[in-house]
Amino acid sequence: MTKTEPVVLEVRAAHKRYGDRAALNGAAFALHQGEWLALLGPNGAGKTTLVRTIAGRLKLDQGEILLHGNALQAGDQKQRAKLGIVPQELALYSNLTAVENLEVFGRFHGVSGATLRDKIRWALDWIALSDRAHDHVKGFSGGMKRRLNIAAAVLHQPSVILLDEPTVGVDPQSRERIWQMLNELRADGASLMLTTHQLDEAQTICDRIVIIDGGQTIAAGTLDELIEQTIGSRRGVFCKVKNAEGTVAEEEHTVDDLADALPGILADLKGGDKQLLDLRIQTPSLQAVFLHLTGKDLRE
Ligand SMILES: Nc1ncnc2c1ncn2[C@@H]1O[C@H](COP(=O)(O)OP(=O)(O)OP(=O)(O)O)[C@@H](O)[C@H]1O
Repeated sequence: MTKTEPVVLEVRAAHKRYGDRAALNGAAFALHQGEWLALLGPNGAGKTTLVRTIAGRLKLDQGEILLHGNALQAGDQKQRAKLGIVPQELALYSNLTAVENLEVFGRFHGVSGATLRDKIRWALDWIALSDRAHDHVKGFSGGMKRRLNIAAAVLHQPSVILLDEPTVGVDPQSRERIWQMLNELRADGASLMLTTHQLDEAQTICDRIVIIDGGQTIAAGTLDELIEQTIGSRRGVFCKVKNAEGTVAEEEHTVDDLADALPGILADLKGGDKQLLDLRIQTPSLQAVFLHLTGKDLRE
């Protein structure tokens, strides 16, 4: 789960145009064995285009995609069987039941017979839908469909899994269940890359983060590395104070070096007529890093 593990999926200098619009303009990243990588970017950054080119649904104009060190060619289904791709839009047959959907997707990925039956049983349990196995998908909630969609993509036990916004539009309970499900795949050794607009989730769940903007990779690293590269040692210090008249206020200080600045802030307070009620130091978030790099907030 570290950068010392072998690279399982690598995209090099990816270029893709739609007419005269460049969707990918040199984007690159490497996913390591057992790693969870979050691909972040503002709307239109090229995330979905990147996932689609890896899935073989779009062809790159220039650049390379390497899976376990081998160049991934368009139409190479044998190689692509090592990939499990969960698209952003639901890809399910609504007039079929959960089991029938899993049968269709399992067979598509080359799973059949007793193995398929076993995998379907496992999948229904994994997505907590065993009791709805023979119900038509059209009657499922958004969260149930999303879980089934994920199961359909990983039934063939791919070693590398790509998920395009796996939790978009689902309720908090289903979202929690989806993260639990993905954690089980991680425990089994799968490597995962996901696109998300949930910065808090990317920050807590993923090992590393790749930020793309305008079709280019503009930063990559752990949260600590990204903070170091952008915000550095700058911190916000918030002092809740009560002044001589008894009113309470919060004073904000932006400091370049905590150790240097903090004693001065405290000394000023002690020397003045204000009483310090509370002190809070803002830990830099991925949100702050993202804003620093792209100038944009991340929205669904
Ligand atoms: N089929 C298409 N035809 C023309 N332009 C497209 C097409 N699909 C995407 N684009 C353009 O390519 C760029 C990248 O789009 P893409 O969907 O890859 O971005 P994204 O990062 O996934 O965005 P979002 O966060 O909104 O899902 C955008 O400018 C988009 O308008």
